Amino acid sequence: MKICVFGAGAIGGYMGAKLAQAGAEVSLVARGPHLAAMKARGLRLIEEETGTDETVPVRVAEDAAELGEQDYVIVTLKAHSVPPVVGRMQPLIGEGTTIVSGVNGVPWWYFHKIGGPLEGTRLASVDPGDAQWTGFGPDRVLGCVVYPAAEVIEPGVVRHIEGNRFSLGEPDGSKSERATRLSQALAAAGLKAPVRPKLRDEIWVKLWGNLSFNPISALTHATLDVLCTDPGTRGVARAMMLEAQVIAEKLGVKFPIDVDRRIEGGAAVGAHRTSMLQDLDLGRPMEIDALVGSVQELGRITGTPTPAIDTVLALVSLRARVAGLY
Ligand SMILES: NC(=O)C1=CN([C@@H]2O[C@H](COP(=O)(O)OP(=O)(O)OC[C@H]3O[C@@H](n4cnc5c(N)ncnc54)[C@H](OP(=O)(O)O)[C@@H]3O)[C@@H](O)[C@H]2O)C=CC1
Ligand SMILES: CC(C)(CO)C(=O)C(=O)O
Repeated sequence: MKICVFGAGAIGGYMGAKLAQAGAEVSLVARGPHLAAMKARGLRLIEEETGTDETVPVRVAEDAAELGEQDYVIVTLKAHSVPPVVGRMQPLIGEGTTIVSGVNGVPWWYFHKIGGPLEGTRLASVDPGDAQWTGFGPDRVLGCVVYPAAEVIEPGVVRHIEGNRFSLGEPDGSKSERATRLSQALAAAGLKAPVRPKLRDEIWVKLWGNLSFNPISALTHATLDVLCTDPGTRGVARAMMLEAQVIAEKLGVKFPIDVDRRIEGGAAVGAHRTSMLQDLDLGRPMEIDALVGSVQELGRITGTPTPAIDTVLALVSLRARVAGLY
């Protein structure tokens, strides 16, 4: 079974290293100094939870054409990096290839096989010009919610902080053979990869946090524990999450917890600088469209007012534009 991880940075590097350690036939697509370091020395994975530090030989490439057709292509790019590289990914894709979308935010395939009047709706915020819808085709897609926290601390070195769950789910909720096979391969690599019948419910619980905590942290430079307990920012996060809840429930989502519990979960993470704040600090493009703009777009599609989301989106977009990152 051939697996390619496309965009093997923090999350893809972690997943790729675990698969390689378990003997899977895995290759990684990366670029720049990180690619060069992995080529020269292998991928060093430091796992904080277990205290392990191992350098894993990995097959890496910049050009997908070197790797050929795959059974699974696991996309672990930042959301905005995917549409421009759909063309370059084509050599990896054959008739039986499954594309696993391991990207935060509302996925571009959200309305595929959802049923009802919105079936097949495309999302311009995450898939401008329908690049993924037409270039991959939604039938190839297996959804994935990424829970681990990891970072590239220097080229060729991934630090895994915590978590090992990659929930998988078919857009139609079925327990397909392709989902089961990948789940087994990830489990053999020591990762948790349950196949979920209602992945969209999980997407929204994760998104609740990313939608609100990430832009608020980028605007205030506060860590999660602070922004989730400060009465003012907690109120802003709560308002955004309640708007998102109305949208999601109109789309058939059932939340297993309420917003206050989700915010308490964020606070419990501690003095974490969200990925959007890290991107701003490091001068990297920010995932604003996938995490915030996409929910605003869903608000428009479902006829739901989103005043709090609109306000924070306007502020964080301008903050990012002023920094040249959006
Ligand atoms: N890191 C985390 O803890 C978590 C991340 N996520 C989500 O997972 C996804 C991936 O995030 P993360 O791993 O942090 O991101 P990273 O930026 O660490 O990884 C993406 C990698 O893809 C590379 N890349 C970008 N474009 C190309 C290209 N055209 N060809 C080859 N390589 C390319 C990047 O290189 P370069 O650096 O040069 O741009 C980078 O190494 C995001 O959606 C994120 O929100 C979800 C949960 C936690
Ligand atoms: C904020 C957090 C921890 C979850 O909402 C996250 O996923 C991020 O930093 O991007």
